[in-house]
Amino acid sequence: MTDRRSFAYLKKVGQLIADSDIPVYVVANKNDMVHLREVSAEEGAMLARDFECGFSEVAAAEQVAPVAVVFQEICRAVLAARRKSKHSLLERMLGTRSSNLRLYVRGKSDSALPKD
Ligand SMILES: Nc1nc2c(ncn2[C@@H]2O[C@H](COP(=O)(O)OP(=O)(O)OP(=O)(O)O)[C@@H](O)[C@H]2O)c(=O)[nH]1
Repeated sequence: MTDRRSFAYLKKVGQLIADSDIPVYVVANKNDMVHLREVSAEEGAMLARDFECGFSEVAAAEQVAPVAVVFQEICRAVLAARRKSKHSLLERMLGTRSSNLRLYVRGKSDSALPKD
């Protein structure tokens, strides 16, 4: 948030990443240096909305807990992306949407059915 060039770079590179399956999370650092702010929180939040990802402002040099929360959120985003890519792999393999699948579960009564 103290460097507009970093923000412009993120806008450019982030769009390429956001168009892929790679999870994205926007984190603005140096939240404590209010007098050096070059990028507003609104601009950061708006960019995150464009990327459809999370956004946080932290002061890495000052507070540990908010940074830990950001790492947790990033882990969540990675796990969600993995789950999504597993689902789409299954869909590609079966040529159908997995939500439309009917699962066959073998029941007790099946053993009484004739073998042929
Ligand atoms: N006041 C303040 N200083 C910070 C914060 N985070 C990092 N710094 C300081 O910024 C300087 C650069 O930190 P680095 O960890 O080297 O980060 P970098 O990405 O290599 O450098 P930048 O180009 O500044 O982003 C160091 O002097 C850090 O102590 C913060 O949240 N608040």
